[in-house]
Amino acid sequence: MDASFYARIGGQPAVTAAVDALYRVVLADDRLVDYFDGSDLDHLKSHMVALLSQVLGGPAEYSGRDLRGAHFGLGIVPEHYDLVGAYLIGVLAGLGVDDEVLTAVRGVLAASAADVVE
Ligand code: HEM
Repeated sequence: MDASFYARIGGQPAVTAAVDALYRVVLADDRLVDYFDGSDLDHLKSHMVALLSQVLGGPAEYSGRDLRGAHFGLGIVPEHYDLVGAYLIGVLAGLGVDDEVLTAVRGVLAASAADVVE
């Protein structure tokens, strides 16, 4: 992905704000909240910030599990994957992220589905 995307959306503060907002909407959704039962949310959020930063062309500091390993056994269905993806796009759009970046993130979401959905 274009290395300038990370800077264009506002760097680390913007990514952290996006991940906070994403978890707020995801955990407020009855269809999704049960997946996170027993998860360490601070840990998850910090991994998500690192991963999203990397995906956007920022610092490559993600050291969590690969997506398949992190989601294996959770039984995530395609509808719920799409829902989380739509929330992510909505959150980024709400932060003023431009269309070119949103299109690139949609591309990453499409390419990652097979690793997360069962
Ligand atoms: C492309 C979309 C997604 C990305 C980039 C993503 C990213 C991540 C990351 C980075 C982790 C942490 C891995 C680690 O701790 O090593 C994680 C864990 C997790 N994700 Fe996702 N995720 C995505 C979609 C989803 C969806 C759709 C759901 C549920 C509806 C979900 C539920 C979870 C849960 C429950 C965990 C924690 C598992 C545990 O505690 O062991 N994720 N995800």
